[in-house]
Amino acid sequence: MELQNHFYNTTFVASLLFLLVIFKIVKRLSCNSSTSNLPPGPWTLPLIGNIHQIISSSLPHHYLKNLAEKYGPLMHMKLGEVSHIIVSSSEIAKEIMKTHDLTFCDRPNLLFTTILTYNATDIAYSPYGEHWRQLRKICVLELLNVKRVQSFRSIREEDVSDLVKSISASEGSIVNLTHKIYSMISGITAQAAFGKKHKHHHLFISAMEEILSLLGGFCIADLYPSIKMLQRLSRAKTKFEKLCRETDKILQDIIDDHKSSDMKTTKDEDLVDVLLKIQQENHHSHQHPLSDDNIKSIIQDMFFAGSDTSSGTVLWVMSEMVKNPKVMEQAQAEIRKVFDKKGCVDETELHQLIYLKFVIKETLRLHPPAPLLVPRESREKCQINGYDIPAKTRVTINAWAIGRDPKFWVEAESFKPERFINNPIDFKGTDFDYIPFGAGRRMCPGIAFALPNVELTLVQLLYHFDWKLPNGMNNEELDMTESFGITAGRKHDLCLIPITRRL
Ligand code: HEM
Repeated sequence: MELQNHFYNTTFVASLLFLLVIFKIVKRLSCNSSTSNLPPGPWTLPLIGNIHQIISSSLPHHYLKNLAEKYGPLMHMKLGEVSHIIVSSSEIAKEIMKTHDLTFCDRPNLLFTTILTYNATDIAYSPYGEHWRQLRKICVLELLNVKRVQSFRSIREEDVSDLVKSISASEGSIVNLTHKIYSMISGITAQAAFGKKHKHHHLFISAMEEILSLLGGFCIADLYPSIKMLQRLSRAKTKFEKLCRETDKILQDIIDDHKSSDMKTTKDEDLVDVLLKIQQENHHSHQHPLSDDNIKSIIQDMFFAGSDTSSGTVLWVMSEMVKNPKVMEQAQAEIRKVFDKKGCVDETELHQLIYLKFVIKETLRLHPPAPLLVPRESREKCQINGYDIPAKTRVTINAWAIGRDPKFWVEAESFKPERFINNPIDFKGTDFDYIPFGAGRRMCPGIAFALPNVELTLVQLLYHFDWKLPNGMNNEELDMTESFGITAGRKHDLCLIPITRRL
């Protein structure tokens, strides 16, 4: 009897909760539908909106590009209770990231990123405001400027040389470039951030990888923010929180080690040293204080924003060159001419590699590592192209579709680095037809940090080795499928056979 009562009670509470959820959703949906002048978009189902369509697409940027061909470059979709607009042309991207940049420079409050970023107090996910401005200033002026990046040159050169040695040791056999490149680039980032290899180096990097894979997943709680219960019920959240606690402990250890060691000379300062110095200065001058949690969140940003994107770029460049052997030959000829004369490979001559820069640009056009950029959110209501965009609308900019827009790009789907000859278009955020690093106030501040990693790695891979596919595969057979996640890397590892051409 007692058991039966318990069963009835549980069923009653569950039904009540269910009704409450339905009531809340219907209420929210009816409030939102008061805006009738929204941009066009696909039909929506009650309660779930367009979730079923997005979920069934394996690569959202592909699906959204196709949808935009039907509904236009400014499209409205409803995912759960949240309004989204999807931008797929350079004209509308310019409206969002230039004309109305201030309206659209917030980031949405998402469950996992909020946990990861110490309650959205990092650079990439903090809301627009004084805190973000201060961190962004530190990032641009102190951490990622050309001089600071230059100071990490010996780390890059050493790590890339080690990569060459380990590839040489596998001469003639299959090398998994995906593993090698990712671990090298996260290793470079770790050393720039923390200095010498920390005892928990590998643990930290593998926890970061796991966090990244969870971040790339679909989180239903983010689509019904008014139903807090969904956040509490998320099982992935518990796992995610545990991982974040682990990385927090490692990062705090690193900070404490730095605090207890003697102040370093400017020459071998790492990013944690720089941030601790700013923490002390701000403490004395009563400027915007920088807490240990702020420092940890900034360092994490460098990993999340920098490692997958840069290694993914190297891997796509290599893949495109394998598919287009003439391009690889031309890039190798340029690199070998410059460095044969010099006698060794280092960073000093990177500026001479004009063709290689075109190859990288063309790769970023076809394979922007963040194809939908990082989501934004409107801070107030606004009109774009004659349509009403309510406050708190999430904004997705399909940089991948914009880079393949046949209205701007001739033979848009073909890999043709030559298109950049005598073409001043650049990824610095002023040409909205080409925005792999975004644009406006929230544009990527890490270009100066990313490029030497990408360029030096490619130079070494192409100077020392020729490359062929395993198992007698033809070049055009290389699979170019993308993975679904926070970045669009290769779905399958890039495995190639190196043939040494220069020792
Ligand atoms: C090929 C390499 C990279 C690509 C393609 C890339 C791309 C992007 C994109 C598309 C955004 C969002 C921009 C927007 O919302 O308009 C972004 C933001 C950001 N990136 Fe990068 N990134 C790269 C490397 C890096 C590196 C190496 C770092 C740092 C070490 C970095 C740090 C950041 C940060 C901190 C943000 C957030 C900026 C903010 O919200 O204010 N990125 N990146």
